[in-house]
Amino acid sequence: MSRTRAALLGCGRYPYAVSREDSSHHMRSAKDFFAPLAVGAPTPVTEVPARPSRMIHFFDPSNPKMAAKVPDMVGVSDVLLGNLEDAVVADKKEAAREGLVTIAKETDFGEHTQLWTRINSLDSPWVLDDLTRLVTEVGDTLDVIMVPKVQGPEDIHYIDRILAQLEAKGGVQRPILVHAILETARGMANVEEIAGASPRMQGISLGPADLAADRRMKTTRVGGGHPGYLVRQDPAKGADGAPDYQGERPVFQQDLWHYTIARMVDACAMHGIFPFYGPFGDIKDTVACEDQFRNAFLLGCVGAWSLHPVQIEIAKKVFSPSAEDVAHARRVKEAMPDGRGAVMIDGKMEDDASWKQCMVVLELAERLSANDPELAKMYEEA
Ligand SMILES: CC(=O)SCCNC(=O)CCNC(=O)[C@H](O)C(C)(C)COP(=O)(O)OP(=O)(O)OC[C@H]1O[C@@H](n2cnc3c(N)ncnc32)[C@H](O)[C@@H]1OP(=O)(O)O
Ligand SMILES: O=CC(=O)O
Ligand SMILES: [Mg+2]
Repeated sequence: MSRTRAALLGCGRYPYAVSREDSSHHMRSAKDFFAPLAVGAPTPVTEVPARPSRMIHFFDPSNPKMAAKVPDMVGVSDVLLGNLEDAVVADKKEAAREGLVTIAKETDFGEHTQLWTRINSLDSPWVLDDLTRLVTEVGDTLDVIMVPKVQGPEDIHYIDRILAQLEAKGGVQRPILVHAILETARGMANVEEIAGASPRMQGISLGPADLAADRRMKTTRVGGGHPGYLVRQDPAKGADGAPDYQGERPVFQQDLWHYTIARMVDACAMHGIFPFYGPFGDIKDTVACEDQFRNAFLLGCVGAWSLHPVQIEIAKKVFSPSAEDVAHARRVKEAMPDGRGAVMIDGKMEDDASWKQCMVVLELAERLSANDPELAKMYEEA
């Protein structure tokens, strides 16, 4: 039950709702924002490192077959995420946590692959042990902790403080970053404040499955579109000039997630953190998965989740700029080296603003190809 619903009913684990106004009382002053929250904790970052994160590949550390595949996925996936939350059943929670500790200790993740985890939700009986065990045992190996079902900035403040305490206890040298999943209506309403709640905030993912349930959408899927969510072309005129309601009328399926992703992207961009599309559950529908990922990429997302090895390649393809776009961006840069003025290229006007878009594409291409010789070659030949 969401905090708001619990508050309305006057029952449940949450005896009161924390309003936006209440949450502002917890804000630190600008001067304190980048100070550690516990004595001995590492200093927070002032800028989120822009590491390639085109796919966040989920594995269940309690599943021996999946766990065994992790070492071979280093260098293949930008991010490997040991999932402890949904999809791991209650009696496997401890095995998953311990499995992840072992994997973190025994695997060399190299320079290019990050290790993340998704902890259990803040109202679960497992989360405190997830944090305590992981941060004190393998805190220096963990790059990012993904927090599910974030409702508001107060959830991030809670995690922020406890991470600082545990980092200090475990002697962790660099701050562990935090990634929120946007999967409740209340979290959605608070997305801007969540994005700016802590210097640890690395990014936000759309969680379409839980969000759909929490919003009481009438879908039964994990992400992606729905054939019922459509617009229909107006009827053509019949012989008598009146609309022919019986005639053929093409329909166009719409993107259920457009508003949510666009708002999440703005919140993230505003706070200098990274937006991600989340899961696409129809593993066999690689075509629609690619479409959904590309919509997110075009709107500003830097990556998506991969639930099955087949989705890693899709994300790599989609979230790396195309050779064509890189070639075009280079032409614009050559024509306007300092990004000022207006020129015509292939019949189209380019100016300061399209130059800036081209810089986004070129910077991303450069960053990605620094880790990926194949991509570097593709861009070189573009
Ligand atoms: C809404 C949300 O919260 S989404 C996030 C939570 N959900 C998840 O994390 C799900 C993660 N993925 C999975 O559990 C699985 O991929 C499933 C259940 C979707 C499909 O699993 P399977 O039916 O076993 O898939 P499939 O038979 O195609 O697997 C082929 C091989 O890839 C392996 N594999 C499947 N998924 C993964 C994965 N995520 N990571 C590593 N290996 C995997 C399988 O173990 C199998 O190995 P094998 O060839 O040695 O037998
Ligand atoms: O956790 C992800 C979701 O879609 O729910
Ligand atoms: Mg979820």
